[in-house]
Amino acid sequence: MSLASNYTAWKKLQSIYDSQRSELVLKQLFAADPQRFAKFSKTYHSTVGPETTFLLDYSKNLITEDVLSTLFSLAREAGVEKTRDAMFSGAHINTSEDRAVLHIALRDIAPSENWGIQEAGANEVKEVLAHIKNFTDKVRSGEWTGYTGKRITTIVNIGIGGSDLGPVMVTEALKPYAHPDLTAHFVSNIDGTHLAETVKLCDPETTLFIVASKTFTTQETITNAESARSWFLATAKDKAHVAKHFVALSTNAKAVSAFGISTDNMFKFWDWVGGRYSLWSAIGLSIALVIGYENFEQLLLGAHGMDRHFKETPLENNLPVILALIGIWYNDFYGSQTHALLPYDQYLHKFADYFQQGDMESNGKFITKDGNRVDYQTGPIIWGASGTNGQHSFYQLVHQGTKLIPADFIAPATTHNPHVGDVSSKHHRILLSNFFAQPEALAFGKTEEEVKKELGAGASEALIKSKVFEGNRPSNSILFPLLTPNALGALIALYEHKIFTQGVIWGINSFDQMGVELGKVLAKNILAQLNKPEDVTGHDSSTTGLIHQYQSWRKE
Ligand SMILES: O=P(O)(O)OC[C@H]1O[C@@](O)(CO)[C@@H](O)[C@@H]1O
Repeated sequence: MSLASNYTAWKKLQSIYDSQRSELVLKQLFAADPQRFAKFSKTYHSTVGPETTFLLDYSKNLITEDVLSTLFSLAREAGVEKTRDAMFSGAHINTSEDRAVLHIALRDIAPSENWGIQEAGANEVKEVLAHIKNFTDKVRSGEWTGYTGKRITTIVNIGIGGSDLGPVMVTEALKPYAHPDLTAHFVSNIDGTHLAETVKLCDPETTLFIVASKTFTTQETITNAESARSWFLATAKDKAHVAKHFVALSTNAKAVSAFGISTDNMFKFWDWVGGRYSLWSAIGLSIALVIGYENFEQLLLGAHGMDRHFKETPLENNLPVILALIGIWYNDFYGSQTHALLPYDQYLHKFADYFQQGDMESNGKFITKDGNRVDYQTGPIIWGASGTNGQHSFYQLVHQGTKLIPADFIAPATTHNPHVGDVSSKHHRILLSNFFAQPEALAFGKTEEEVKKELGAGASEALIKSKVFEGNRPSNSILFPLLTPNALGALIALYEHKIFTQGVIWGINSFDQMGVELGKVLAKNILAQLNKPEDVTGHDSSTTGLIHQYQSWRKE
C-alpha cells in the first residue's frame, strides 16, 4: 500500500493548494456563484428505518468543484470504496488484531441484511438485544427488585473509555426520553473520588451496578467494581445479594464469572466490536435502561440508515466521505491541527468528548497498516463545547487567533424545551441566531473599512486593526428537525464513517489502540514500587524526584 502522499491525487491537491490557495476566498467564491449553497449542501434522507433527515451545508469551506473532485479522486485512489465494502463483508480490516470491524452489524437489525456476520452472527446480536429488552423492561417496570424487594431507582455504570463515553453522551443527549424514576450515574476514573462521590447519592437497596468492560481486565473498571461491591456488601452483607445488584457487559465471560457476577447477568458482545464503537452493543445497556428499549432500537436504526447511505451512495453524494475529505484538505494541506465540534444544543454537550476518543484513538497514529512511518499529518485533535457557551470561552481565538480551526456547527431546528418558565421561550431562536451567525462571521469577517466606519474618526490605527476579522475561516453546518434517538444514531454513524474514511486514506489502522499500552505498563511498574517500602529505582531523575516529593507529602 502506498503512502498517501504518493497518490497522484494527493500530489495534485498539493499543487492546487500551492497555486490556488490565495484565490480560495469565501467572500469571492460566494460572490462569484449565487448557487454556491445549493451546489455545496446536501440533505440526507434515510432509506431504511425511521424517517431521518438532516441538512449538511459544506459551502462555507475553502473548496471549489476542482478541489472537491480531486479529493474524491484521492478517496478512490486510496481504495475507500473497496475497504468500505470489505468492512461490510466482515473482512478482518483490523489487521494488527486480525479482527473484523462490525459495529455496523449491531444496528443491522430490522430486517437484518446479515452485514458481515451472516445468519449465525445476526442471530446472536438479536439474542443479546432480546436479553437487553427483557432486562430493561423488568427494571423499568419494577419487576426486577433489589435484595430487600425494592425497585431499582439508580443505575451506576462502571466503565471507562468506550465503556463509558458513549453511554454518557447518549443518555445526556436523549434526556427528554429518560425514565422519570431512574437516575443514571457513570463512574470511570480510578480516582476514588469518582466512586466515593457517586455512592453518596446511592442507596444499596435500590442501586444496580453495571460493570462495563469489553476485556474485563481494565484496571480502573475492575478496581472500581470491586470497591462498589464492598460498598454494597457493607450494607447487604450476604454475597448472594450481589446477583440482584451487579450485571456485567463484556466479551470475557471467564473474567466476569471470576469476578463473581453470574454469566446469567452478563450481556455479551464480540471482539469485532471496537471499544470506541461499542455503544450500539451491550455497552449500551445503561442507555436502554434510561431511555427504554424501543428508543434504544430507534438509535440503532437511525445509525443503520446512515450505514446504508455510506455503503451505497456514490462518493460525490456520500456525506461521511464529504466530511472526511474536507477534513483532510485542512489537516494535510492547510496544516490545521484540530477540528472543533460545536453543537448548538445543550443536550449534546458531551458530543465532542465522545468523539475525542472516537476520532483520536482511531486515527492518532503515525505508522501505516503495512509498517511505514507516515510523512503527513494523520488524526486531528478533536475538541469543542456546546454553543453558545463556547462563544464566551474560546471563540476569540477561533475568530482572531493565528490558527486555522475547521469547525462543525450542529443544531436541531426545534428544541425539546420550547417553554421555559411560563411563557413560550425565545431561547431557541436566540440560540439558533448564533448558530447561523458564527459561521457567517468566521467566513466573511469584517474589513478595516467597515471597522473605521463603525469607530468613526479619531480611532487609533491599533484599535481599528484589533477589530478587524480576516474571515475566510471554514465551517460545516449540520441542521436537523429535532434531536431524536434516530437522528442521534444517524449523526454518530456519520462521524464514525468520516473517521473510517480518513483512516483508509491515511493508510492507518483505525481500529487498534497500541498507543494506550505503554503508559499502563509503566504505571503498573511504578504502582508495584509504591507499594513497597524500598526506594523506587530505574527511573529518570524527574520521575524519581516527583515520586519522592509525593511520598514526603502523602498522608494515606
Ligand atoms: O472496555 P474495556 O475493555 O474496559 O476498555 C476500556 C477502554 O480502554 C481503552 O483505552 C483500551 O485499553 C479503550 O480503547 C477502551 O474503550
